[in-house]
Parts: sequence; structure tokens; C-alpha cells
Amino acid sequence: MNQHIKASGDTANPTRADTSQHVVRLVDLKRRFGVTAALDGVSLTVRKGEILGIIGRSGAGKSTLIRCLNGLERPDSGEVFIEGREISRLGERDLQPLRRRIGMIFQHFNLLSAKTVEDNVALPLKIEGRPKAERLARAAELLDLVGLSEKAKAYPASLSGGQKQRVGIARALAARPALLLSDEATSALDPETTRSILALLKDINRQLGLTILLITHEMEVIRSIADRVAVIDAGRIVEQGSVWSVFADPRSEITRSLLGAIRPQLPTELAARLLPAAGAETILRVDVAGEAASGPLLSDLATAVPGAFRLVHGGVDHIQQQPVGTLFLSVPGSDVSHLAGIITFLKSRQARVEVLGHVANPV
Ligand SMILES: Nc1ncnc2c1ncn2[C@@H]1O[C@H](COP(=O)(O)OP(=O)(O)OP(=O)(O)O)[C@@H](O)[C@H]1O
Repeated sequence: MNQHIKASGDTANPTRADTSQHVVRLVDLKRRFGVTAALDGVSLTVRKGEILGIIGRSGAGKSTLIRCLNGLERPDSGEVFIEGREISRLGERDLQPLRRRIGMIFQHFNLLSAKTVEDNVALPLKIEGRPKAERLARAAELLDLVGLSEKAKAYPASLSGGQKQRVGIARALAARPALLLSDEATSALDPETTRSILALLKDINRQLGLTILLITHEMEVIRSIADRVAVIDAGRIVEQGSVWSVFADPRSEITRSLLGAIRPQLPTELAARLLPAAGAETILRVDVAGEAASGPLLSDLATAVPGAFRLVHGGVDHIQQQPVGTLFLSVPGSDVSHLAGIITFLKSRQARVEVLGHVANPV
């Protein structure tokens, strides 16, 4: 299944080789702090109109990556292209207009408390020296987009966290950036507000074709709205691909660990009864995704391999409209050839099969 899934994931976007479609392109980026390699050869691209999620644990290198992107940090080596222009060697003066091509939203919103909501939203245009009427018209348009028109004259202190982030999003879009960079933008919000902010970002991505780079440590955020994901660990991209393919078939240990509870698990009472030695039943974990998960896999298995098996747990989820299934099967008896027949059949259908263990008594 590995090759099958990765192949379908990577060919899903035909713009891969076309660099004019890259809003951001990082090439072999390296940055050390003393003995720490904060970025250790990062290469990645963000394509026009896509949502790319970058996920990693604390200290993985995410902030250093952002700082290299907006020119606050100079890499020791490597290149940073924003809309085709290499920025890592530019001086402060040349960086200013390029920075405006990147709108940013932050975990703690970073609104100016002494300014009204509309003035916060219009601030990037004020910095650009745009006339007041134009600034206010743009602020009104954006507040309408984020559903906060009635709060134009309010001050940030009177808003909820979710409303503050909506203002942050409107402000980030004011100067019509090429890229929206979201730095842990939902990490301070409760789950329901997080969902509404993520839905808003997805809406804006669809409506305006806005390119979004999401930096997060939460897989749920990636799963909700990203098209592709890149996993960073110790300054390296350890895995990347379309979200559904990485969720269905995580290659690296760190990705599996970040996926944690999001991946279906055997119920704890059953997991506690697993033994390594052969018992009355063998418990299999079967992961299957994409085309392979849309067919009648279990009925085909029953037809192809005579003999019993039971579904004890699992189901089929949908990520990016792709079925991603995890099934836990129990195969009774000590007939090794029956078990081998089941495993061989499932693998022939691009499923990934793992023997989790055995239980002494039927479950
Ligand atoms: N200015 C600095 N001086 C020394 N070490 C640094 C500096 N900036 C980053 N580092 C180190 O580089 C590594 C990557 O840090 P970075 O802040 O980029 O990670 P992160 O993924 O953003 O972490 P977090 O999610 O906790 O913000 C860490 O080991 C960090 O201690």
C-alpha cells in the first residue's frame, strides 16, 4: 500500500514541477545556533492556492523556518524564494515590500488594544500610505468576509478569542498578500472556536484562492483543512505528502507519534489481553486507503479465502474525500495457512497488515 498511496497523493497536484506556481520555495535551508541545527537542509514548496501544513514538536525548527520566510532570520546557507524572488540576502529596505506579500496570524492575535477593530484591520494599508476612504472600505469588506461587520467600532478587549482571531485574519488579508502564514493561530482557542476559525480559513482559501501555510503542532488542524502536510523534526522535513496519504500511511516514528490518538486504536480492554504467543485468535490491524478502501474488501476476502474471520473494531473515515480505513480483524484457530492466506489476500489489495498479537480466549 505504501507506494500506491504515496503515488496517488503526489500525482494529485499537476503543478508540482511548475515553479511559477510556487508562492514559496525553500531550497536546502540551513541555520545553526551553536551546536543546534535549527534547520538542517529544509527544502519545500507552497503551491499557489494550496494549504500546506507544517507540523512538528516543540523545538523542531518551525519558528526558525517562519523567521527565514519573512526575512527576520538569515539562513547560513540555502535559498528562500517568495513568488520567485530570492530574499535571503536582501537588505531591510528591499525586504519591506516583500514582507507585505505575507499576511500573518498568530496564536495571541497581536491586535492593538487602543485601536478599534476597523483600524486594526486597516493598519497594513495605513502603513502602505493608502487614503483613509480606501482603508475603511477595505476594512468593511474584510469584516464582512469574516462575519464581524457589526464590531467595526468595537475595541479588541470586548471581543471573544474567536472574534479576535477573525479580526487578525481580516488584518492579515488587508494588503492582499500572496501568502497567509498561520503561526499556531488556533492553539489558544477552545475546540469549537478552533473549528469555526479553521472553517473560515478553508472558506477564504476556496473563495479567494488564497495560499495558506499553517504552522502547528496539532494533527487535527492539519486534518481539518490542509491539502498537504510536511512533518519537521530536528530541523529536517522527515515526511511530506497529501494529508490523506500521510494519515493513512505514516512512514516516520515522529509522524505516528504526532498522529497519536487520531489514528484508530484497538480498544484498551482488548489491547490489554494481547499476548505475543499464539492463542485461540490472532488479531490483525489492516490499514487501507484510497481506491483500495472503496471496494468490497471484506466480502471479497470471505470469498477468496474460505474460513472464518471477524471484524472486532474499526471503520472507514474520509480525509480530503478519500476513504481511509482501519479494520481490526480476529482470525480464529491455529491454522497458520489460513492466517497466511488472509494476509496475502489483503496485501494483494494494497492493504497494510500488522499482526498485533493473539488472545487466549475468543473475544
Ligand atoms: N536564537 C536562538 N539561539 C539559540 N538557539 C535557538 C535560537 N532560536 C532557536 N534555537 C534552537 O533551535 C531549535 C529550533 O527552535 P525553533 O524555535 O525554531 O523550534 P519550534 O519548532 O518553533 O519550537 P516551538 O514550537 O517550541 O516554538 C531549538 O533547539 C531552539 O532551542
